[in-house]
Amino acid sequence: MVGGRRAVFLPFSREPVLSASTAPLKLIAHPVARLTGKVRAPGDKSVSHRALMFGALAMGETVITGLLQGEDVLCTAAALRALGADISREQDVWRVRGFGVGGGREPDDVLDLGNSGTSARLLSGILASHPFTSFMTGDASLRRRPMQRVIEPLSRMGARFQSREGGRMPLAIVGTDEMVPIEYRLPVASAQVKSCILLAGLNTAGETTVIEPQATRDHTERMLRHFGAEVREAPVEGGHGKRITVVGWPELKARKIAVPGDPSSAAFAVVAACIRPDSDVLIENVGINPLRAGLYTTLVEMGADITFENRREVGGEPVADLHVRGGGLTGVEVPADRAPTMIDEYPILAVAAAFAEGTTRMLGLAELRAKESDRLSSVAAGLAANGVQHEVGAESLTVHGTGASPAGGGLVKTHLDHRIAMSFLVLGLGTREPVAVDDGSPIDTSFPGFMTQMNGLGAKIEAA
Ligand SMILES: O=C(O)C1=C[C@@H](OP(=O)(O)O)[C@@H](O)[C@H](O)C1
Ligand SMILES: C=C(OP(=O)(O)O)C(=O)O
Repeated sequence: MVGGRRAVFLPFSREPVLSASTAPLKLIAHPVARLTGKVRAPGDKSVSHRALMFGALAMGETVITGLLQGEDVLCTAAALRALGADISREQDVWRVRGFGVGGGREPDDVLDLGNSGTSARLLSGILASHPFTSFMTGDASLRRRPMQRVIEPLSRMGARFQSREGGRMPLAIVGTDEMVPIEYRLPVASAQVKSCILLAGLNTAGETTVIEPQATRDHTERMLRHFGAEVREAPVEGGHGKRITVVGWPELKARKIAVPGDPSSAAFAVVAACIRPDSDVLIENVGINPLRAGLYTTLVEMGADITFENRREVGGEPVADLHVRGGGLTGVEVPADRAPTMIDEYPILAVAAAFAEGTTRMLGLAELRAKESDRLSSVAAGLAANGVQHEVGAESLTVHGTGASPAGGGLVKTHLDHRIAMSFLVLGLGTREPVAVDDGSPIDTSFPGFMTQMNGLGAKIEAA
């Protein structure tokens, strides 16, 4: 934990979940000459949520190592316990005794999913396909995020919902175990919506199909197969997308899962090393699933010195150790069709672009407005506060780098958004003046230990 937040026990939980209601934690990053050393990427957040969920939907004991112990994942664990899963932890080993597909029980209280969109969207697919009513809420950020994108397909399958205006949480889900299978074309590229429908399809007779016009992260499909479900995939004609079909009522069998390191979290140390000349950093165990690795492709195009060492597989996902040496970056154009493969990495890419020589143009960014904050606005405000020239459009961001260190000296508003906090702290490692963020406490949602890890590499980030 970064500090400053109070551990509370939710009524249905045996895990402490950190309260989002305590005082903000102001942090400041000071410029440093270089970063050096070796670190290990924390467990992948997307894979961690899914490992717990599939463990809960399987019969027998699933054993998970490398699980991310971030607040978001702890919210998923607490919700699954409320549904009847037996989840325990001994040091790095988590054990899940599942209730089986369709075997969850009615939660006796509201499920509080904190800051976590992935928990809310994926769990709604599980809850909607059970014959009881459940209630979900979250923090001020999550209560602003769009849920209509899951309400719509799940309603077509037979569930009913009550929400606040515009499909916002809190949400009441009136589920059914008589869901009808659908074929659904995603209106936005979203792995969360895809996964929600596939999870609902598990407790649905027949075949449920999702068509995604642009391929998004495929951790759900990989894990469905790993647990023994039948999943078919075919390319969508003429596009970059896929047609994914899951066959309902499989008997999922408990498995062992090793969670690979998170490329979205590793991104902060990677970019920090790239923007400080003479840096030499090794980040071990980074997931490089091609549907997650768009940032790394982009950084290499910008001239970053990154080598992918010791390529291997961990938990059915490709992994490598990333060796990064600092050096000059050049501006590039990042095409819109790359966005799904690096959707969470635009804030940190904007930081890299601020140190590059020339202009970096990022396209196809509409979905950034639906994250923990409106990330296009948050990034633009942070760049403005630190003297970085840029232009923001409805779906695009252009950053003008000069190759020299930006001024810095700004105070950045994080709006309960962990990635905004971490990205601008990285900016402050290379600016002329320190950079502060008004609230670093959301960092614990995805990367507890961020500050310790970065400072271990030579960064200077502290409470302000
Ligand atoms: O499926 C997932 O685990 C995620 C999918 C993405 O969201 P969308 O599906 O809304 O793009 C991503 O931004 C989020 O951090 C995790
Ligand atoms: C968008 C994110 O997560 P979620 O949607 O799970 O809140 C993220 O981690 O950047």
